[in-house]
Amino acid sequence: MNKISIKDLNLYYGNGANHALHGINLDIPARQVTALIGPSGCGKSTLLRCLNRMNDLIEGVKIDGLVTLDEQDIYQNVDVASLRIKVGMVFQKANPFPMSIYDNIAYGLRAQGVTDKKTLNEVVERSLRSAALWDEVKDRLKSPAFGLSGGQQQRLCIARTIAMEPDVILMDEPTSALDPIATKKIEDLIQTLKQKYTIVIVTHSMQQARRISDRTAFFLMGDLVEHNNTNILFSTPADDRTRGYVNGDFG
Ligand SMILES: Nc1ncnc2c1ncn2[C@@H]1O[C@H](COP(=O)(O)OP(=O)(O)OP(=O)(O)O)[C@@H](O)[C@H]1O
Repeated sequence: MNKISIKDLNLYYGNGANHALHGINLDIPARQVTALIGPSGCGKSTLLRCLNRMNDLIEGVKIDGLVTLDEQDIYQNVDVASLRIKVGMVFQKANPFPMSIYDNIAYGLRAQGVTDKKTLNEVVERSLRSAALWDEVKDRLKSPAFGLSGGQQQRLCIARTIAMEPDVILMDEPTSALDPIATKKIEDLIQTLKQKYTIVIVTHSMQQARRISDRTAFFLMGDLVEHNNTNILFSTPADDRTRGYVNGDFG
């Protein structure tokens, strides 16, 4: 089943000056990991941001085409705040709030008016467990989140997203600032999370796409060149441009 469907999507920056996405068509299946790859500036992050309407925040952006979540058009009659809860996002650089580990996770629920201590405690523990961070932080929940390592901070941000019970988690190069050990932990976590969530990840690393994604989409200068099962896309790409990229001829 497709969780997200993208049809004939065009995006222009600068009131039409830069046509950044050219008629993109892509289906994103539920509870799988879809990787978006391609050289710098090809439009991967732009497409990712279309999926929870983060591009709305950029002045001069124009979008046409259709993006559906559970077959509902996310650009029509949708409450954007609710959409961004359903479609959570994790960024390249971990961005914990300047507060305790506990308060980072409880923040979103409290903003929705949840004050019951028991409920908050349960959600904090469940979210930290789901993000494979509980054992490392359970004795210092009241300590500042900035005291965590970079990898722990990124898992905290994933836990914070999970606490809001999203359906989809968008990740924009979530490990590019991390060392190989912290990267491995996040990659393992992504494999666990996909049992429950639909994950779309932008990555510069073809090795990472191969390791963790079920499907891969290759972009070049605003075009979606090819998308397929990850093994097929890397082993027998249909398009010469994909073959050149995955062989390392350019990038
Ligand atoms: N906020 C913005 N305002 C104007 N143009 C933008 C903005 N963000 C991206 N662009 C342009 O859109 C095009 C695609 O950029 P995008 O960041 O989506 O590519 P990318 O594949 O994610 O690149 P990278 O891997 O370097 O992050 C580029 O031409 C870029 O300059």
